[in-house]
Amino acid sequence: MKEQQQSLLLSSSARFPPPQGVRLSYGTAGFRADAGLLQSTVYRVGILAALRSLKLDCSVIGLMITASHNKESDNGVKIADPSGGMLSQHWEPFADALANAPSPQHLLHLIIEFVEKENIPLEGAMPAQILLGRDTRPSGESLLEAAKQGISSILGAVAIDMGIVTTPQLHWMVRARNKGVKASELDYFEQLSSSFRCLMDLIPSGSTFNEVDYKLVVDGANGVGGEKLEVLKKRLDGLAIEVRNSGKDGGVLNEGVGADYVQKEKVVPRGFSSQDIGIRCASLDGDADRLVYFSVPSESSSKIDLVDGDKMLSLFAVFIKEQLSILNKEGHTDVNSDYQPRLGVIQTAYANGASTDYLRRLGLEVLFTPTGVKYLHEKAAEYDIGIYFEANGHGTIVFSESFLCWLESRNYELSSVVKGSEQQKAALRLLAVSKLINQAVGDALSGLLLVEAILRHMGWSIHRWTELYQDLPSRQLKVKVVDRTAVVTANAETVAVRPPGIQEAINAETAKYPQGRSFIRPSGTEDVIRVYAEASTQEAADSLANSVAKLVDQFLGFSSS
Ligand SMILES: CC(=O)N[C@H]1[C@@H](OP(=O)(O)O)O[C@H](CO)[C@@H](O)[C@@H]1O
Ligand SMILES: [Mg+2]
Repeated sequence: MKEQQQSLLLSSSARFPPPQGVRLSYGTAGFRADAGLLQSTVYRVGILAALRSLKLDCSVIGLMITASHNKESDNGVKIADPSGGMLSQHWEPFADALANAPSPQHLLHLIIEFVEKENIPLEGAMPAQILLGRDTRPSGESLLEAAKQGISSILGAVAIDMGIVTTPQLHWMVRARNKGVKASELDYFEQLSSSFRCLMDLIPSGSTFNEVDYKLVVDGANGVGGEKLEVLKKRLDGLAIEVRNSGKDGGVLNEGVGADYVQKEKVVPRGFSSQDIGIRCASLDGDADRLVYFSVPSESSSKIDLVDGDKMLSLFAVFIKEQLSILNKEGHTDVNSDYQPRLGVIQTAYANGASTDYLRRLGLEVLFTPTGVKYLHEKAAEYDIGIYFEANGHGTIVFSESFLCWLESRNYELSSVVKGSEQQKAALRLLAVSKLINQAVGDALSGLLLVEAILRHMGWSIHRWTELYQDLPSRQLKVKVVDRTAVVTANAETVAVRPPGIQEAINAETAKYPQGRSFIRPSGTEDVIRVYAEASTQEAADSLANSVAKLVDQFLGFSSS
């Protein structure tokens, strides 16, 4: 490494000393902590992003400053790879080491070592390029400055500030730039609104939709998503969206609002009440990468009917399966094809068992991965069409390039032989879905528009959608233990292989409950063991979860519970 580069790194990192006595970890979704602790971490992630760009032929890399659904005083930072997906897991240990290096000398040493090991061309002809984004947190501005300092401590690296954006917008922009297509925020809105319009124009003429069903009320979590939806909705025809909790009326980010709160507590967020009975409502999280729907069933309580990620996945799967079967219908035209696209549905162990049964009854291939979208996305990408969702509302649909090419040419063929036929419309709908849905990462805004278009297509109210299947009662608990790494899981986290004997004990408990299912795993974002239980009644699910939590205490010892 050149002398000049070394002294630049030493002098700039001296201005960002790491916090004392804190160990940071890249975790499931980047670094997260109280914002006051993060200056040095974000600075160092700036360096990491520049090195990642250099390693990947100076492709554009994303750096997003957000702590999603965490409280407002927290913040965080994560990297988007050139495809728009999460940072390669292979680099996570380096990210951890960088964040925790105790001094500028240690930091420099780590960088020199890593640059050599990974063969990163520091003195190439092209500069590293990093797109920066942040959510609405007040701490974002100064953390963004720290990221810029980190980036400019790698000679020649260029930072492009996209301002306040949702996490999925930044991922989308990174993906678009690397594909060489238009990539501004305006282009993002244009792509979403035009593909939404296209789907709406293709709605069968017989579809009926009730007067009340035209209205959608959205809880913006007092974050960036509400703000962006206010802009996007002006470009949409045929859909009345009212945004509440947009952050303008003094509400606090994620406080009693947002998708995480609604999904976990199953109660109405602030700003919603019994006046909203029967209306279709949706909730975004703090950085707008998660989405859940809900409705208020009665005046007497604040409880809601929740439509979670599993049910969104089911809606998307039903629609796509239907379009594929129209497209492949034989005998209607001369234009046929032997190509059978592979459709895969990916869930985690937290998916409600009723959703998995429902999807399998539809004849779909359902697969499981460990928790965390980095695993789900990777699996989904193995299919022509891969649909994935976590129960908490984070998910998307990914299409293979080869399938999209096939679809384009099939559409072209059909348009010359049977233009305007149902078959051709099915091809056009699938093409529109591939443009509407954010293929880089789960995106609440694009997911919301796809839900709206499909409900309209089916002529379904939120109640009809809720009734696709009945969720099995479930319960989630957290147990604090001395060492959560003592639990080791296998089979997509459904089996605990360590400590020895615990799985047998869980099995014996579970067998006592009709439709019982339970598993444990160490959280990747909190210092706890998570317990999940499902059974035929709420009382049974609660009781099974409590018994399993006790087993965790017995096997692992506890500091408190
Ligand atoms: C049960 C649950 O909801 N777990 C969440 C949570 O991970 P844990 O590893 O369970 O803490 O945060 C992840 C990142 O946001 C998210 O991907 C995941 O679904
Ligand atoms: Mg989020």
